[in-house]
Amino acid sequence: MASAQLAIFKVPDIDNEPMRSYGPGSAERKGLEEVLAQMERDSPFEVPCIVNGKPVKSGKIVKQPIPSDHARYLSYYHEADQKIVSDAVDGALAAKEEWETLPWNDRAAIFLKAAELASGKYRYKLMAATMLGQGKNAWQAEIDAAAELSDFFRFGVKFVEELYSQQPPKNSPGAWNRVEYRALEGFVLAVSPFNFTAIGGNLPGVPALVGNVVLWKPSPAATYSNYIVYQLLEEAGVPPGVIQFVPGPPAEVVAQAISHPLFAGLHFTGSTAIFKRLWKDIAQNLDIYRSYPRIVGETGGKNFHVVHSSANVENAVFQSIRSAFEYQGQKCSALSRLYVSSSVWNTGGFKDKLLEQIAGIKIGSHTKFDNFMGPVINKPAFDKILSYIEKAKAAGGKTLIGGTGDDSVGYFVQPTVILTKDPKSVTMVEEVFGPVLTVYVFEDSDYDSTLDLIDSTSQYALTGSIFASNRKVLVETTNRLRNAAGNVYYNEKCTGAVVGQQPFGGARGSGTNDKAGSINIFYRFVSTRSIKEGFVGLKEYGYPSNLV
Ligand SMILES: NC(=O)c1ccc[n+]([C@@H]2O[C@H](COP(=O)([O-])OP(=O)(O)OC[C@H]3O[C@@H](n4cnc5c(N)ncnc54)[C@H](O)[C@@H]3O)[C@@H](O)[C@H]2O)c1
Ligand SMILES: N[C@@H](CCC=O)C(=O)O
Repeated sequence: MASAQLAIFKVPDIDNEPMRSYGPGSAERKGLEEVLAQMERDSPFEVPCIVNGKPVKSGKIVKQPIPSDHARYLSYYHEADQKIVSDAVDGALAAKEEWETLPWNDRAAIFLKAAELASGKYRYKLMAATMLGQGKNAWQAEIDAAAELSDFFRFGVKFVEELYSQQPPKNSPGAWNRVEYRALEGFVLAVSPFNFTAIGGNLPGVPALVGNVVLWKPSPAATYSNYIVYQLLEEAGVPPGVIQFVPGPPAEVVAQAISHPLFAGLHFTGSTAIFKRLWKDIAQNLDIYRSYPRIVGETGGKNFHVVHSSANVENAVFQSIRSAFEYQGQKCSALSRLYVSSSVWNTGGFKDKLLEQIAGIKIGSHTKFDNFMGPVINKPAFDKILSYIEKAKAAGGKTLIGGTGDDSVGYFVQPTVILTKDPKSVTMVEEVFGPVLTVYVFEDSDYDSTLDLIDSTSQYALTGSIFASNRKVLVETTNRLRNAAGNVYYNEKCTGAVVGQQPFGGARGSGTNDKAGSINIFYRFVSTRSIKEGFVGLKEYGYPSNLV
């Protein structure tokens, strides 16, 4: 059926999803607890692949354990095999024309509805799946699976409206210039990480909003929450085939997808090592592609706080604890290297307050709301984090607090602070992705050279915070660290970017810095076409300069 759009519609005003508190006695705490309890009773859930809107079961089963209680599992999913991936690509390509040519307002309406479903009907279910499967507490699940996911969809619609309205500013007499923002020719592959349910939704959501069809390979450790995201997108009206949900053996599914001639783009979030490998593999395949694939990747971090002698100590301590230990340090933005001036650390009381506060942190499963920390995601992560603590100790680091873990029931690692005298020791340089904070104390008079250290210590450049009350220090530090972080904060922690408020992403080894949660990311998934229409016509081919 032909479609028509008989007006230029304006999308509704949007705002960030208001966060609920989950405080004692609140209706939202009660609502969430009920859904959590129900989900625990009903689990494990079977998760199929979804191809062309239909569930497909390969029979190759993989379990998704509950990290706080690894004897139990939340879901078991069917891994996509070669045929399923091949059918998913064919189905996506078949769905492409109708999706791309659907009037923009209808695509927008689908994603606005998806945001309402995420923040309403599915809110507690998404949160419960994120808490059980990915080990978040209620607040961390709220800011991710409820708020950020809805924000990505709502602001995404706003950004695309803005993008589509960008038109050439000039027309020569008797002509009209337009540009249209075509979807990429082929399909996009979205490969998402375990640590944010919202990122799971955003990686396929961004390309789909601008008319692309997408193969979405979720993280094995986030399968169930990501499956719920898929279901709500379907309920919102994303047509069959437009987003194909293909959990599976990561290397195989991805290798097959990027070997297809119509592979047109990668939307990846995850570790730097995997992203670099995929970039090289794509380069190897270059001759088989119809177009140059767009490669977008947001990856690891080694994020810093630098605390100047003029800083408010109490604020810097609390901000540091939140950013290093909330969600067990498993945010790409998490604080992991802390540079503190010696006057603040010693006489200023930073050290004592930090250790005293960390000693009071409660760790455990989602069942108790007073737990500030939960489990790390799985056994490899648990082992890797503890091995980093051992390496730091072997390199001369002193463990001030924590340093141990217990994986008898769940994968729990104590919040750990390591004091190092070597600013380039292993846990100052490499991404640990766990609750491990390494501290380097510098002489107040060495502030300037410490900035060189911060800038040159790791391959990453994702987030960083400057704590100072002196404006000149803030300005000079920002200038000196221009390329050391894609997101910089003054007197605020280096985690917690909000869609529509702080466009998020880093450069250097941290990614292509295409800024999730902003208009920038949408440019990467469109291929602009210029159209010029002449209204007058020519009466001869020569120019006046050809006349004699
Ligand atoms: N910069 C950001 O915005 C951002 C956001 C979230 C997470 N991260 C980063 O993500 C990492 C944590 O997430 P993770 O543990 O899920 O990352 P990961 O790299 O292990 O996995 C990311 C995705 O890649 C897939 N994958 C793994 N091995 C693969 C292979 N050989 N071939 C193809 N695909 C493969 C995984 O299944 C998953 O879907 C950290 O490094 C963190 O800093 C970055
Ligand atoms: N955008 C989130 C981090 C996402 C990565 O894990 C933050 O700013 O804390």
